[in-house]
Amino acid sequence: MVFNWFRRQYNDKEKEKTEKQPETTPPPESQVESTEPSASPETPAADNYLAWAKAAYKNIQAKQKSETPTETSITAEETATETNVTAEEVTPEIPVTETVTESAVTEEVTPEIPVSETLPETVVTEAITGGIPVTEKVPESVITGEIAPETPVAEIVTESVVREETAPETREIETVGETGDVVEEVETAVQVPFWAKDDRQARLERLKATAIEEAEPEVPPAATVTKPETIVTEEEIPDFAFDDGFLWSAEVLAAQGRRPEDVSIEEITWLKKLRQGLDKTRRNIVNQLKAIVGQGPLNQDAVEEIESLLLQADVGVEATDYIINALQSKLRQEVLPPDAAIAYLKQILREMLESPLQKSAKRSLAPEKDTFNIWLITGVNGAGKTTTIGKIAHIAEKSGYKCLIAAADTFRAAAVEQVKVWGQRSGVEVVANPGNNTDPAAVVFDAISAAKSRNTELLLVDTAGRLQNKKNLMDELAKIRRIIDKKAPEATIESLLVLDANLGQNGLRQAEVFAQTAKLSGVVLTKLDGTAKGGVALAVVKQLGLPIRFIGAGEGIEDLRPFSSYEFVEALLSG
Ligand SMILES: Nc1nc2c(ncn2[C@@H]2O[C@H](COP(=O)(O)OP(=O)(O)OP(=O)(O)O)[C@@H](O)[C@H]2O)c(=O)[nH]1
Repeated sequence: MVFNWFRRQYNDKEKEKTEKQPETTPPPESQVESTEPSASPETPAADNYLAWAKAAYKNIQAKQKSETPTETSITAEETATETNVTAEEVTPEIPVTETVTESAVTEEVTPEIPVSETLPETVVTEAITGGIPVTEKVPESVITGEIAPETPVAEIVTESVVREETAPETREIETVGETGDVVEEVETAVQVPFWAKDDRQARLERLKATAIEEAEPEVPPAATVTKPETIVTEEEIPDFAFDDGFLWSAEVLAAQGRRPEDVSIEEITWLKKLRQGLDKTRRNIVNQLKAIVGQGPLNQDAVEEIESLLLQADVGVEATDYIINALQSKLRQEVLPPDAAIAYLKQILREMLESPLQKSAKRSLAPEKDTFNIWLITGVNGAGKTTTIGKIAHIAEKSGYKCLIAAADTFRAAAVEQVKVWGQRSGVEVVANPGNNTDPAAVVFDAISAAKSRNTELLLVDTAGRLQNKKNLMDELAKIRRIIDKKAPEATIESLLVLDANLGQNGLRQAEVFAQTAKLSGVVLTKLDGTAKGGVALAVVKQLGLPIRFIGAGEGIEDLRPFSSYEFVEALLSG
């Protein structure tokens, strides 16, 4: 079962749920207006959060178990049973030398497994229009080096395959041992001369004793067999502890009206990461802000303190003024207890982050299924464009979209190579032209042709972040945009600016330069992990009037997710 990150739901339920809930669920009004979560089943009362979290935990655990190949566990059980049966059947008469260990059987059996059955299929892409080569789609396991090409077949074979193959062999060999040797023993006994009988008897006794002692370790008890399976399962669920992070994430999801059975482990992992990523901003600034706001009516000193804290977090003058005015007018009207004051602050921040969406038809940004979407990714060098493309491609691929990448940052040869690596990691093809001084607009032109011929749903276009000068860069972007508009007038086009959160206000000045040329429609905020400038998100929406569409909080492929104002504010102000 695949989790669709664009729609925040499992794909197999997509149709049913899309009808009911086409966009990411906004936080329920009760959460916005009141500090007391409502007691409806969708938004459990505080007491019920724990029960909700437990149910979600159990569901995730069950999902993970059902996704673990059943073949393995069944085979493991079977193997254990087989072994136990064999153990019972092994009589002391069976000579030790004839008892075959499991590892020995494994070695014998493995080479018989044909390579073609074990190696993952490699899809070799056909050449596409204009002779633009398309990189081969290489399975992730090969790229990441999990399975080196030169890895011997025996190492690629999964445990379950080996076990399946070994079980009958074990039986066969042991049966031979049981029948053949016992018969031989009896025959030999008849032929042994009387003077040798004592010796023979003593030797047999010794063998019997040794057979029992040495045979025992070779009989793996069921626990030994099942334990590695359990460990593997646990390793496959990163951060899956029922800890404070899980409880906090569960509460955030529950408060949005999510059901415990629809929550994915990826969401929990991401929320924990987001909260951790915003740790610095929270510790340095937000905690003090909370303390002041929680004290009740704001006097002049408190206002000045809040102002300076917000500016330190790179919230920007405009957004800071807005927040202070809103807080002051509310706290003048009524005296709010600390919790309610914090809840009101959260509401102000959420409304600010959502404000650009009031003009936009789309609350959340998801590529439209069965249509052609082109997302132009722009930004200065080093902001994280290429990385963002790789991560979005990964989400798109996992969420079931047909995706393609255009490597249109032809200014730097290394940039094309870098985007190809990300294409390989995410399993998405890359259209590139390896020649020198290639016109990026020509690459985009060819990528659009390729995308159309393949019914691609999402074409991600990487662009240069640095040219000889700013004018050249802007001219190039304008040309790419013209080509897209002309060649794919039917496509839904998004132009996303990638901003490094560490740059704070400086990033905004860059954004203004890009805004007009690239006809920006949204922002991707990267590197929120480890910065104290997380407040720049508020400046982005207030100063640029652009919605934040994705946020990045790490360098890994899973470390970028669609933006949710509710989750961002909760992580920013979490206790
Ligand atoms: N910590 C952290 N690092 C990130 C994040 N996103 C990107 N990076 C890192 O930022 C660096 C630059 O990222 P790139 O994707 O190469 O940036 P770019 O904008 O494509 O740069 P050019 O190709 O030079 O134009 C890389 O080392 C990335 O791993 C993030 O969310 N968190």
